[in-house]
Amino acid sequence: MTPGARVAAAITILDQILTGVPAEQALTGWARSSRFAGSKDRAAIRDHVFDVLRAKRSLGEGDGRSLMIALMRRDGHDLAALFNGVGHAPPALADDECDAPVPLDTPAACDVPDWLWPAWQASLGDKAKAVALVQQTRASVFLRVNLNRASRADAARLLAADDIDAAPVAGVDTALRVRSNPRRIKLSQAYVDGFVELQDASSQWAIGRVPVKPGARVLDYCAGGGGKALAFADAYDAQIFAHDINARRMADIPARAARAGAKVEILTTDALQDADHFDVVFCDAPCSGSGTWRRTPDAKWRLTEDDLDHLGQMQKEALAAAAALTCTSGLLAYATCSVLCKENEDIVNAFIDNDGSWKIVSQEKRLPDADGDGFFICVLQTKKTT
Ligand SMILES: C[S@@+](CC[C@H](N)C(=O)[O-])C[C@H]1O[C@@H](n2cnc3c(N)ncnc32)[C@H](O)[C@@H]1O
Repeated sequence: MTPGARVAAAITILDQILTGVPAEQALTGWARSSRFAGSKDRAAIRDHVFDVLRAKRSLGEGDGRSLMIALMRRDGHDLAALFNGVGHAPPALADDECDAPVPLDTPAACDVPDWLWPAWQASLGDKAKAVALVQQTRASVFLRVNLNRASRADAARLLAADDIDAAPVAGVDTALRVRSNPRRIKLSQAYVDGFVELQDASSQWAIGRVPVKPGARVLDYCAGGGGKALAFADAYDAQIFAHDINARRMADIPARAARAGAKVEILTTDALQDADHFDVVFCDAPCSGSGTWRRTPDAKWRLTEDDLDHLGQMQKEALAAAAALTCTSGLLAYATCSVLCKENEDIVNAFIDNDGSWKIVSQEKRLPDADGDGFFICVLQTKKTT
């Protein structure tokens, strides 16, 4: 496909997304009905679509065509070469499409919804604008090296044999940043043999914030696909358990654990009721994902105030349930991939206010940057232990 034809395809897909079709669904649907497109075409079109979604507001919030014109203009492309009606390229620009963009107020320029801007500012203070601007950019792909299988340097060498360039991330001993060919990872020998797993560097960092003693019983509560459980299993000589209120979300854990050579015991809601208490409970609560909006930009635009309130309720319930599963001398970790205080500090403070037997051991927040997504983690323990 020509560059212009790729732009035309992105316009078609964006118009679908703007009617409410989820981005992944629109991309997959287009790929299925466009067998002529090769993998490089699909990747380039996907990049166009996601670049627009990250910056939909600052690009003018028009239809697919006006958004793509604004993106190509912002990124310094030759509009006449892309929009010329030749072959499958979109038609040439009309006179009114050649107008210079109008200056924007701060929330619009930062691609943050107006309703969210006050909470965004309150949460991030003088970093509010900078963090929002980071979310307009593409995030790197990160790998977690299974140090039981290989050193980080050996894993990087193995990836290089499959033409994947990956470099260490400073401050996170297990993390590699993929610098070339990220789409080949799942076919690479290093991945197939369980030397590496896809996981953001900030999630890996969070695992290191929770001290786990040898032999400890560790529960990944809110386990989803088990990314945290697997990271605990690789990092510590401990008994690892996984639970999610939605059992189907844990379906991939056995295969992932087998690939990593890790043991993770899955606990259904019934099994959890009969289980002994745990030395560590990691509550990776459902959240807005506001620290990961580079990867899921349409989630930013779909989020509503009601959603945030509803998530707050779920977060409170999940934290209280996780606390009830933690043994008296144990550690309770509350984590989200959100940067909003409402989902982090406010939830922890409400929990402590409600149950005076808990105290904070440590609390840290990573903001999204070149080294990973945004992430919040608070480790608590009962006062009874001191
Ligand atoms: C942020 S995701 C977990 C991501 C996962 N830990 C990972 O690393 O891929 C939150 C998960 O919490 C689950 N969940 C929500 N409320 C829950 C509750 N009260 N108890 C257990 N799981 C819950 C959801 O089904 C969802 O899979």
